[in-house]
Amino acid sequence: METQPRALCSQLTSQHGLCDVTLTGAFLSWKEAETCRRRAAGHAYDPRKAGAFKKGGRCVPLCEIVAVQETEGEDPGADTGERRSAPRSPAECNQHAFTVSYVERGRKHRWQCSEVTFRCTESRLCLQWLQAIKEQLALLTTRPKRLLVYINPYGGKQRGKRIYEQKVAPIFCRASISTDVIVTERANHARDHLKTEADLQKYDGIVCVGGDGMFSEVMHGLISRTQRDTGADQNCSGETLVECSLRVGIIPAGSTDCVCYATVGSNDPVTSALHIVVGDSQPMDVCSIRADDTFLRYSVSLLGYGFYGDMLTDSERKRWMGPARYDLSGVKTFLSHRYYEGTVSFLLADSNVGTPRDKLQCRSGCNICQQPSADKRLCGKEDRALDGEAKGAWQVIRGKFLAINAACMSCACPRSPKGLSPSAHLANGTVDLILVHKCSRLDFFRHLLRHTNKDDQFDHPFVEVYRVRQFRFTPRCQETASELELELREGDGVGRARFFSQICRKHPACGCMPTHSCWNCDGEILPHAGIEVRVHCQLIKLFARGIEEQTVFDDPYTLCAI
Ligand SMILES: CCCCCCCCCCCCC/C=C/[C@@H](O)[C@H](COP(=O)(O)O)NC(C)=O
Ligand SMILES: Nc1ncnc2c1ncn2[C@@H]1O[C@H](COP(=O)(O)OP(=O)(O)O)[C@@H](O)[C@H]1O
Ligand SMILES: [Ca+2]
Repeated sequence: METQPRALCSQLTSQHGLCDVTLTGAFLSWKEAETCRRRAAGHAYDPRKAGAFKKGGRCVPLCEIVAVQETEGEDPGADTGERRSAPRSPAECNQHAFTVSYVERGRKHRWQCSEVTFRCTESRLCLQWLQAIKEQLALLTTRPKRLLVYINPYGGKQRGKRIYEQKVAPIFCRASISTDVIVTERANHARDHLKTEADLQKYDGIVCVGGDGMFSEVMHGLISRTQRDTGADQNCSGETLVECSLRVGIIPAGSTDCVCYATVGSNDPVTSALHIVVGDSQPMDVCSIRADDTFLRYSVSLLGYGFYGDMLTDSERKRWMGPARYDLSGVKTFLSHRYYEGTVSFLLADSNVGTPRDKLQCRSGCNICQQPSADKRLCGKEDRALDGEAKGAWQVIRGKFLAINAACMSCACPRSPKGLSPSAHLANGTVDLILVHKCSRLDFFRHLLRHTNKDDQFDHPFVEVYRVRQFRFTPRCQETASELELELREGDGVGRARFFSQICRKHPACGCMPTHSCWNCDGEILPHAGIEVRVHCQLIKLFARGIEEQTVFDDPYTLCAI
């Protein structure tokens, strides 16, 4: 029995002329044929032409080949866009050809699907190549074959359906991926379908076409379903949640597309489709949010109180404007300059998961996300155990805040390419907690502006940032209520009188002033102000690989040399 994949090496013709084509267990490579080069050097050597040959050479990792197929009715000029001026010669008519589709990297982390067609005169050789490449592709078992696709037709600029049909479906088809497509008919359609109806055994992954809100729906459906199917109770505080086995692919077609941008490095639908086809896998942390001991929601990107909560509330009334609603509501909220009083308590993460200001950005194959840390081990343990273990480790900050932001990932998006917390990690079991204290409008503007340039947005005296694994927020109005409860239960008559007089002095309008904001939870409004948040390390997986270091794959010859 053959254990090693077959290696092949032949001289085949591509649009750049005769090539040495090699297939090994790891790469498919082609370059100008040696004989050609010698002939070119010996006779009428044309450096431009030699350069073009060199340019035409590639070394493609097998895992980045999308598909290979026999090319029928092959026209040698077809893939270069050249028009044929002469009829085919008898030799050309006898040619056999196959086309390889592969991932090619462009600027700004974009991927595109390129093609190369190789021709030869022997049908047997052509078949041998086709079969060998197909055999190699069949060994890549992490690639999805059947996908369940949800499209939000109203997300972003309402282009979800068109984006899927024109840019994504042809790539899935090329890669022989079969799909069941559901165009949603209402909000929460995808969530409910996943939660109760979908036959998940049939699929290797789920794809959502839309924005962060749509991804959030799919994530909620999938996590709830996984817990239900495995007997875990997401409503129970301290429950160890079970990781979801199906991966989720995001085709960006929303307003912010932060989850896609921060996990792939771009918001380009073709790039996302290719990451799905090659079967990438990126684990991701998920925060669970509770209030009054009741489970509310999950969050993976931004959990923002104050500025981002108010901005979202205002923007929901302007949904008809599409993505521009955030700009208008952002300016309006900035001008209102509201601050909110309350107490933030948090449990700091271990130092081995980095700090928000360490400049160690989470990139493909991130070391910090791969090391087993205490945070990961503790994730999912009983809250009581956590509390006991960490007794005294809780830090408490009272203040007046313009914004409280919890970033479970960098939250990079086209509006802020480095994100709310540029060094936050996708899968380290922690969340970066950013506290923006009350400051002048001008200072707050400077802080916001730094999200869009290279300056450090944490380098202000009114900004604090911590890497945490759990936190709580209590708005001032609830704080006094709980204190009051305690005082009434435990205190004597004198204490009670003193407490009431305190409320009256501080809250002259009877203690129920509208002094609280709401939370922006991945773009959904959470009407609660007081919440408790816990990170569940690597609870879900995406069809992504994290943002690649740009330089590694810039030169195709580098790879050939490896
Ligand atoms: C003076 C210039 C100010 C510019 C400030 C730029 C900061 C932008 C930081 C944005 C971070 C967004 C994090 C992602 C949030 C999404 O989950 C959420 C929902 O996205 P969706 O509409 O579903 O795609 N979008 C928003 C804007 O809240
Ligand atoms: N068919 C539908 N009709 C109305 N709302 C929908 C539909 N499908 C999904 N939604 C909801 O639309 C909201 C926004 O979706 P999203 O795709 O995130 O777009 P955007 O990025 O523009 O906010 C989400 O909260 C989602 O639940
Ligand atoms: Ca994280």
